[in-house]
Amino acid sequence: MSKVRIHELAKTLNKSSKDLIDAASSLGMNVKNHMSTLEDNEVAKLKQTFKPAPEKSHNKIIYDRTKEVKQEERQSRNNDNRSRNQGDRPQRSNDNRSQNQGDRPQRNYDNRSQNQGDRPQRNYDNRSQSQGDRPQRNYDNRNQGDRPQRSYDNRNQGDRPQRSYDNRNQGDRPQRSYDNRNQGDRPQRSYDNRNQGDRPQRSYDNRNQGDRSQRSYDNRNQGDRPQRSYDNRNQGDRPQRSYDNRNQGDRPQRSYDNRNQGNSGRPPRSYDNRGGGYNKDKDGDQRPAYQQKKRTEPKKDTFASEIAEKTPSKKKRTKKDKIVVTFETDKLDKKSKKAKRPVKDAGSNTNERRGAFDFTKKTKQKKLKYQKASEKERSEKLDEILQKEVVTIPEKITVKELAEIINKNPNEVIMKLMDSGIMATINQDVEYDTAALIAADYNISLELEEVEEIDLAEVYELNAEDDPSTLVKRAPVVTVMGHVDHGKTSLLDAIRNTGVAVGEAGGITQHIGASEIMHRNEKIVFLDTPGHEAFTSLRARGAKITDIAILVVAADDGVMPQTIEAIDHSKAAGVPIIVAINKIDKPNANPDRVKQELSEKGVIIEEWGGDVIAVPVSAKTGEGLETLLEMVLLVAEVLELKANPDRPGVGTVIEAKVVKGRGTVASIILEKGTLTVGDPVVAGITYGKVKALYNDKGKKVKRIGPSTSVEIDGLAEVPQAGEKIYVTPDEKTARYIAEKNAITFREKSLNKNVGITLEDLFSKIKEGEIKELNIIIKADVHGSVEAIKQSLLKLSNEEVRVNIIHANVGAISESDVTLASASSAIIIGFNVRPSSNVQYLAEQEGVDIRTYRIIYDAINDVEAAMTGMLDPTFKEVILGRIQVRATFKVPSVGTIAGGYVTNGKVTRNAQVRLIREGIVVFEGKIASLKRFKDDVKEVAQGYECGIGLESYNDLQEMDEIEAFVMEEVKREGLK
Ligand SMILES: Nc1nc2c(ncn2[C@@H]2O[C@H](COP(=O)(O)OP(=O)(O)OP(=O)(O)O)[C@@H](O)[C@H]2O)c(=O)[nH]1
Repeated sequence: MSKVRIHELAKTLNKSSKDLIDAASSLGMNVKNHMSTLEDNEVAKLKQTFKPAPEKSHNKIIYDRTKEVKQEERQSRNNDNRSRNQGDRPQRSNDNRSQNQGDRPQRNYDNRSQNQGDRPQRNYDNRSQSQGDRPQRNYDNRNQGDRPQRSYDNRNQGDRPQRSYDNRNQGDRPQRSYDNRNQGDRPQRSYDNRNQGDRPQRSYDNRNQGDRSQRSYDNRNQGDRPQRSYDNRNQGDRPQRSYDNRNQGDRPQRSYDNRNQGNSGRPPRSYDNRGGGYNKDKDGDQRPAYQQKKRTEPKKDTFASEIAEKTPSKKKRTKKDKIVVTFETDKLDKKSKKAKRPVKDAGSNTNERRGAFDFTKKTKQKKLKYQKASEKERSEKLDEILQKEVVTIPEKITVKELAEIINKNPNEVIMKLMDSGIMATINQDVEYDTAALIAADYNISLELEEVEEIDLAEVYELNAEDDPSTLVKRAPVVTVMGHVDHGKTSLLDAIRNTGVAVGEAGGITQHIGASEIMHRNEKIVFLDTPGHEAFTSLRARGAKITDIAILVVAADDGVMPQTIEAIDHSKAAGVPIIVAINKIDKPNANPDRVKQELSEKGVIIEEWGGDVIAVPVSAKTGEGLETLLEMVLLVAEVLELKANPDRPGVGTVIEAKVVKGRGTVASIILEKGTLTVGDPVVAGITYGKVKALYNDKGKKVKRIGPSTSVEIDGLAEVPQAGEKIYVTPDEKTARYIAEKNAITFREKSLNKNVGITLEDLFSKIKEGEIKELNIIIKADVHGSVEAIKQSLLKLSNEEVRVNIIHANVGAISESDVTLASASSAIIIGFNVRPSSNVQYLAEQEGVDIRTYRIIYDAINDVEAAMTGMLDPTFKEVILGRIQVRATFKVPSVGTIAGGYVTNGKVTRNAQVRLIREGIVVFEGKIASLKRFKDDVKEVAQGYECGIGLESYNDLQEMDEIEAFVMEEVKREGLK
């Protein structure tokens, strides 16, 4: 076996002996110096180690190395000492370094990347820190950011998480070279390495892979990188780990490192000669060459010499500080653009460039991260908002609108509705509840829209606060309340001595009235409130404008349900109660029992230690009435009731009606200010100018002050009871406010869209939607109004209470329809008809107008509807109307009307009713229908015709003939 000496093999391989020694050592061979001999197999191994790696297809990316170079320069200065010491450290130390990197130069690297600041090499750290703008972050950034490290990383990423990899590489790359430099005593190796710059790394691999137990080491680095071998080489006695760390990732740096290594072994000089060093290395000329190069050639060339084989010029260091990094072609394709960009973007100033690289890239990365994060957040937030979002909708919306709200296809919504058992087309309305349920399936909350009511009275300051100095004493407004037949009317009658009770039909008080009395020269205003429970709402309204409530309790009957209700209403209104224990003249009267029962209901009279005054009275005998009035005045005094009489009047409508010869008549109580004949006033949706004022005795007055009850003539429409009435600056304002109120009122009604009909009444009662059946009664005469009212009131049962919200004589007006719409009321007309306009409005508002010619039919229908027994019946369908424009008397035929079909059509076989000023004056059949001289079957809208009625000749101009047919109505939901 021939033996070969180290130096001989070195020559053969064109390597330094030192490199070979290192390599041999790293392969576990027992070599001490250049004279040591090698066995054949050892030679083979070494040769294998130094065998160049096969050429791979590479691309080159040039990137700015200025930063690294600078860094290296600075570090190399510090590292000189360190490197010297480290020179022959066992690999253990390497391990330590890589892990602890306690005090080795390489630690610096780590330190840089990790900020380990406690090393003895503080100087070094300082330097690195003090490197102007190259804080470690930059350093890291640089590596990460702009260097073509990605591709580099890719390579490395064999099996390592890129991050750590990157960190390691990035952090230490420049330092690697630095380390190499530091590795003072290993100049040769580094030198060799330098030369090997371009060498295929495989050979390195081979060497490394030898058989070292540094597997862990290898593993760390490579995965499969050729650099391992490189590392191995270094591992001779160097802290390979750190080295590896450096190498890992960045192959290109290897060459760089190698170069450094060459330099690293050198004293400060090498440091000075940083630039040249590389050149020298390249040339194989170590130190001297290094110096020369350093002087003359900038680093750029140095780097290039390794890779691009260019000689750097010191002056142009910034330009020269470019390194060509090799990449595997396939990977480069993907990365090249990114890799090149930094270089292209880099400015001429190295530091700036670095900074730009560092921060730009990092910022970009961050931006990207943030962008992604923020996009995610945004979408999450959007979802959240959508889920939380509450969309307000009216009572009814179309399927199409609902689909838009929930951003779904209408067909999908229709299907959903079908699933819920609701058949609806795209343009059909769905109820709020249904819509809300559908929307809920898509996590969208729907809320019922509330119509914002603007109080125009407030806007126009019609009810502005008065200065306390303007207030003067005013009379109390007293409401008499109590259970049925406990003697309210009798008591008031006794007080007023007017005998009202005697004139009341059926003995039941039907209206809220007001009257004034004088007691001891002091005025007291009384509201007459009926005790029937059907009038609860009106009673409640009365309580609102009331200062004092007189609670009438029959001494012989005690506290009854409506007594309790009256107490509750008074309490709710904050109105003090004076108890009038009535009928004490009766032998079975038991006032103490009444007191006892009252206390049980929370009304403790003074006698029992409470604060409620109780006065035993007899409406029949008049006993106790004086005391009662005394007490009223006493309580009023305690209340210190005051008002400003010198301001535009403000009152409340107590009752309103149409009176023949007077028109609309409204009973009001003026609460404050003055009301004078001629004043423009507005009350809800109606307005007008006060034509006349009548006091409670029926006498005309010109002016009234606070706490006065009067009747007003002059309002255009009948106002609603309980409506506030204001004196306005002028009629125009009054009209404007009324119109605005009407719009608001109408919108509110539309939104509510309650539209109750007798047909669906029962089902709504059963569903609990209706507990009060509001009815408006209009009739031709007062007697009929009263008769129907009383009959309907008696229909109240446990499930639903009949509530007559308005009852009056006259045609069914728009005001009635509006009120009905707002109150979910049904209009019952007796011998009256709505005009075409009113009918149209009713259809729009969904108001059910029922007209009858027989009272019994009206009562019967309502009763049947309430109990679900409304039989399928015939319902009239209006065909059209003819306006009578002339009348002709034809002998043996009768009176013929020449008319014009204003709307719809009139057919020969239709039924007709003759309407005069809204009142039905005849109902019957058509006797003849002609166009010119020809009999016709029908006449359409816009045509004239001649029409005669069977058995009726009293046709007059401007009469209206309404044609209708009776059609059978199928009632769903009933029975
Ligand atoms: N003995 C006696 N009878 C009275 C007295 N007050 C009222 N009555 C009688 O009680 C009955 C009912 O009297 P009203 O005054 O109509 O009672 P109300 O509370 O007004 O009744 P509604 O209007 O139906 O609520 C009448 O027959 C009165 O004559 C009284 O003080 N003594």
